[in-house]
Amino acid sequence: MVPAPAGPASGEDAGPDGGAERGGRFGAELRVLRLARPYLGRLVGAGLLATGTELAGLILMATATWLLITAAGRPTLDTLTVAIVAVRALAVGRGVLRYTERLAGHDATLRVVTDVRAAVFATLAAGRPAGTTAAARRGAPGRTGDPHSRPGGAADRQGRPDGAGDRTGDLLSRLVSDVEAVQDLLLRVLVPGAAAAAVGLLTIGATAVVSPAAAVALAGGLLVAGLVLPAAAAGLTRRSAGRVAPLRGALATDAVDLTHGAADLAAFGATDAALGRAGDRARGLARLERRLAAAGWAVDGLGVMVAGATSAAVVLTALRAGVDGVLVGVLAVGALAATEATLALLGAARQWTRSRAGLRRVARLLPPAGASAPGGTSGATGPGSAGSPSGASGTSSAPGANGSTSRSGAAEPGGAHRLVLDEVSVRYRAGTAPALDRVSLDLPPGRRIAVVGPSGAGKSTLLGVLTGSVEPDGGRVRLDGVDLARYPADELPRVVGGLLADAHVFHASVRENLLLGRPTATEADLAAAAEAAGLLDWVRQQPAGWDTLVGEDGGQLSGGQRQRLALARALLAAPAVLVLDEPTEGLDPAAADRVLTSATASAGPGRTVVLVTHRLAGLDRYDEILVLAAGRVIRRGRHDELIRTPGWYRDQWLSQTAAQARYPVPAP
Ligand SMILES: Nc1ncnc2c1ncn2[C@@H]1O[C@H](COP(=O)(O)OP(=O)(O)OP(=O)(O)O)[C@@H](O)[C@H]1O
Repeated sequence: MVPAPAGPASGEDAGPDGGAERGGRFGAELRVLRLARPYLGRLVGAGLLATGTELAGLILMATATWLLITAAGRPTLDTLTVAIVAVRALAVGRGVLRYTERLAGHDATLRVVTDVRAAVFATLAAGRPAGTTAAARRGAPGRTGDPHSRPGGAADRQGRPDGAGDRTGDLLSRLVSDVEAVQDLLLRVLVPGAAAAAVGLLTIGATAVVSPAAAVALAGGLLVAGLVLPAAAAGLTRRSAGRVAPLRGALATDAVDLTHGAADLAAFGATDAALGRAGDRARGLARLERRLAAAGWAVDGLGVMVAGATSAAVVLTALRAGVDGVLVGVLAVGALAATEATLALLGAARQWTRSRAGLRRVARLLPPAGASAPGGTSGATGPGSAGSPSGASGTSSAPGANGSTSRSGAAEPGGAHRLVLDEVSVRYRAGTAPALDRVSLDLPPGRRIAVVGPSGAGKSTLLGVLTGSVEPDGGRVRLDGVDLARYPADELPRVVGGLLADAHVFHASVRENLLLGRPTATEADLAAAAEAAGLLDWVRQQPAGWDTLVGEDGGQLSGGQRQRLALARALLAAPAVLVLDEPTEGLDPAAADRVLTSATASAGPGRTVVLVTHRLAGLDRYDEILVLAAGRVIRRGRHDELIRTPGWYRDQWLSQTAAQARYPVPAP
């Protein structure tokens, strides 16, 4: 089922990891606002313009009031003229100020949002959500940026306790709206909030000059309008999010299930029942929303009453203090206008409450303070892609990135990197058996390791640990002596990467899909990679050649062609440590063995290769084979050693060679 797009189940409670809360109660906001630092001047400018707009409105009302009251006493024309000109100037000025404030605010905000998007995207592309805890990292979308890619596929992407499986569309649209929450935080919360606070304080100050007692009355009203009511509005919004969001999520699930599953529902005669359930849910949601909206309007109504009461209190205290009648009128209208301006905080509080869950999710995808900022990405998504063309590599250096990577965007082959796993354990959920149980592995440059074992043994999890998309619960993973979690996010994919499970094929041409692996690859490079992956003959047969479109998710390719394309892209990316998760899945045994041999050979002698495979042919060329079962290494050694001793590996080998020789497989 699809969890709610917002609300408690989707992060209002920040999940079990409390990821963003590590920076305190406002950790998520602070982490997001760090990216706003370069635009602080522009944001302050927008805040000043917003304050100016509110002040212009307030002074306009006060001046107009003064004008009306004074005009009744028939003052000299000069006096009236000044006030009339002031009213006109303020009326025009307010419009101009509002316009420039909107321009400046949006300009600054869109710049910040662009940076946030780039940072989030770079983290996703790296398959390593920055600054998150184990649960959230485990659920990170894979290196391809495809939220379905594993490990972590369906679980706990947002660090939620239940880890229910999300749909790709839900995740993507949630991610987009989460980033927009940053825009709301700046434009609808901080800028208007700061302006309302400034106008309130200035009005209290100005009132105090005329009558300190009236200023106290005004301050009381503004406190209620600016603190008590916004707190109530925020509380109501929180409640609403907590109760409405899960229902909305369920309704969205109904809509998707009813649409996608229409044929199956009809086939099983279950359409009416499903429609009935969805209808009940929709009606329940409507009832709840009506109740909550009524409560919200009650708070708004209270705001109007507070504005009136504040103005009345100011009038009474000013009269009692013997303030001149005209000024009392001006104070009354000024108090009304100031309270109304302060009531903007109601909207800001509601918006903030609504945005917090999204902000927390975004904050988890931003690099923590002092870490390498993965930002600045401009569209690279694949393994080995250019993570940060802007060079925003953050504050830390790239430890150990000794020559295998380049800022040009091309992942250059070679480079000597050592990856070491020390007693690494992974447990996806508390209370379940570990997916990896104290696995140790040394991968010096050039080493070739094959990982085999029955389904569910933990092979993909091991690759996830190597690529940094699954964070271990125990043990250490070090790349060139540096803890993998601290390795710069934009460097890692170019050092460790390759073909992960369920690699995404983009709705683009063969060439574009391949160039994702290495944007600077020449046609000869493409041909070499395609050849090694066994795709070249097919490409040459296509009328459009390299420009053949592959369809959405490679839908216009066969399963085998799709797999070869993904493999060719991984080979082209050529990271120093090449991981290959079932590169021959979907190929017939003979083709699988051919492709495996050529792919391994094309990696060259200096590159480390970690291969997960069900096919055992060709593994005699590997330095070590790990046999995994239930997360543990049950055997390890070279091919010839393993086939000499009884066990899973020998059984598999015998059965595969027998099947290949077209002999009946002996019964166990
Ligand atoms: N994202 C996840 N959330 C929860 N459990 C998971 C997740 N990914 C894998 N697991 C569990 O971890 C264990 C190891 O899974 P993994 O995918 O690593 O096995 P595998 O050896 O690659 O299997 P296969 O050969 O079928 O691909 C399995 O029991 C699986 O159910």
